Amino acid sequence: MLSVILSIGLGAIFIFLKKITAIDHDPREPPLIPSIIPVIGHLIGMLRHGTHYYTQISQRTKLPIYTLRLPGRKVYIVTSPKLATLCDRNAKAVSFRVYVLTFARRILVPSSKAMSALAENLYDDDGGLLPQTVQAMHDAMIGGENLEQTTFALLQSLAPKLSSPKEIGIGGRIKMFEWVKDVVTQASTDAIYGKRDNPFHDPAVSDAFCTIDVIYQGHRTRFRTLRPSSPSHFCSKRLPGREKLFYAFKEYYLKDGHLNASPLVKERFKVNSAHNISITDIAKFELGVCLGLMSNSVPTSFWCLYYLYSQPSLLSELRSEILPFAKVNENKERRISYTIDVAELLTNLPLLPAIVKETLRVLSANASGRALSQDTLLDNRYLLKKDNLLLLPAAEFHHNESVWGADYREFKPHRWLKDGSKLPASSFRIFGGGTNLCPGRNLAMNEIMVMVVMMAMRFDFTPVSVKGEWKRLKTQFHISTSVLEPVEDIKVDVKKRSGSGEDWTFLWKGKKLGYDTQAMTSS
Ligand code: HEM
Repeated sequence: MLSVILSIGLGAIFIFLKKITAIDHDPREPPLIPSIIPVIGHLIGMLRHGTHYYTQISQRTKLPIYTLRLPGRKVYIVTSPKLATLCDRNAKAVSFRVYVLTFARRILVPSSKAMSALAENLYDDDGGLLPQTVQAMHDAMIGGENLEQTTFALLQSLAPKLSSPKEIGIGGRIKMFEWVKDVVTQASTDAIYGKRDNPFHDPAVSDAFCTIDVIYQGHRTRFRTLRPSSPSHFCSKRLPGREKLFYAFKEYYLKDGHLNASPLVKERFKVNSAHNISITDIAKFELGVCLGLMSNSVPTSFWCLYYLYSQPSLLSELRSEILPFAKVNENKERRISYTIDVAELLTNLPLLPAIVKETLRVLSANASGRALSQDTLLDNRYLLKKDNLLLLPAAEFHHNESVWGADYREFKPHRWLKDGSKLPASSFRIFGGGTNLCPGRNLAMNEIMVMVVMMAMRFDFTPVSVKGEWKRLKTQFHISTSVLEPVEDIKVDVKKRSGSGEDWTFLWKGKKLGYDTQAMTSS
């Protein structure tokens, strides 16, 4: 009897909750997708499946835009490239900057003074802290002398780490993902923060950074309010990784580490100082840069190497396309060595960016976030209500059969080399879209492409397995990255190539990178 009453009671609550969730949904808003468990059903789905959750719904419904209800707000999910472009064009109403404020408040936890400064004059390029910071980042990273300087610093730091199997790992045996993570973290942070005072030289700081992703997990799902200056209950000082990182960056600024850093850090410091932001807050803002800097370059570099070495025909095609760019030298003992300017390859060898872009396309997992700062009618049709969120999951655009073809799931870099294949707008959004494009995209592309060249020309990778075969790796969604990560690491033996891969010297626009590899290998 009791169980009958209980089930009737639960059923009534269930129906009641379902009704309330549908009540405030305007018919002009994008269609509301029901969930089996009212109120929290979609939240559970998003936490369990990450951006794959949207793919499941999109494949089932085929809708260009739809609504998911989360506790306290709605999220509009855009799947059509046309609507994504319209969102980009409507940057004030469908706002990345308001979304960034929420991120800053929850994840960077600055003082209320710094938070108010961030929220002021959001779209006034001459006045506000946030627009000025964004402008400074673009000026420091997108091209010209500044990008040049940072790329060179990065490659200088990267090159010695890739110079011999001994440098690569004890006896040349490595856990591939762990190794890539370490190399990319050290090289990227040396380039951005300067070799002398880079806080990431302390392994405890690198470890602290890894623990921070847990905080990030909550950020994407717990948007309760978009008011930037209200205190956040979500972030507390009980998160030791973040506190450790903040402390390390405060020390860094107190000892003027930024004076030896990249233009990015120097320019951000100038803007923050002009707005009277304290060193404590500047140190906290640095977490945003670290997340951008490392969370995507690491998995992308890993997958590029994985795809290349597990596909011998692609590896040998790349090697034979690179070779004509190398200058061949022969010494008195008839030992052959090669010198190559990698900068030339980046612009003259389309297969190289194609490999990186295809990796990013196939494994994309980001959902660019926007906050609705006002009611907006998208495409004269869909009402998007103020204070809700909007997500643009990249996989929806990158796995669109009508753009990429029936084989869209497969890794096929040559698809990027087809003549006259101009992509429709918003078909490739791995670096975001519109005015919010990632400022680090050129640095990241340079880093990954050069790493691929340096490894491919000098080393062979053999997986440590019974038959030496590459196993298919399962992937997992990670909330802070735009690229899927492998579920498990893979052990490989790294050996110098025999024959044509003897000695290599790499240059960047005429300047030698890292150690003299010939001297190293003959010692
Ligand atoms: C493969 C590498 C990378 C990928 C896939 C990537 C992707 C993205 C995406 C999707 C966004 C959001 C744009 C939007 O929502 O429209 C973004 C923003 C950002 N990225 Fe990257 N990124 C990468 C590398 C980097 C690097 C190396 C840096 C170096 C500092 C960086 C710094 C940033 C920053 C600071 C923002 C926020 C920009 C703003 O507030 O306007 N990213 N990135």
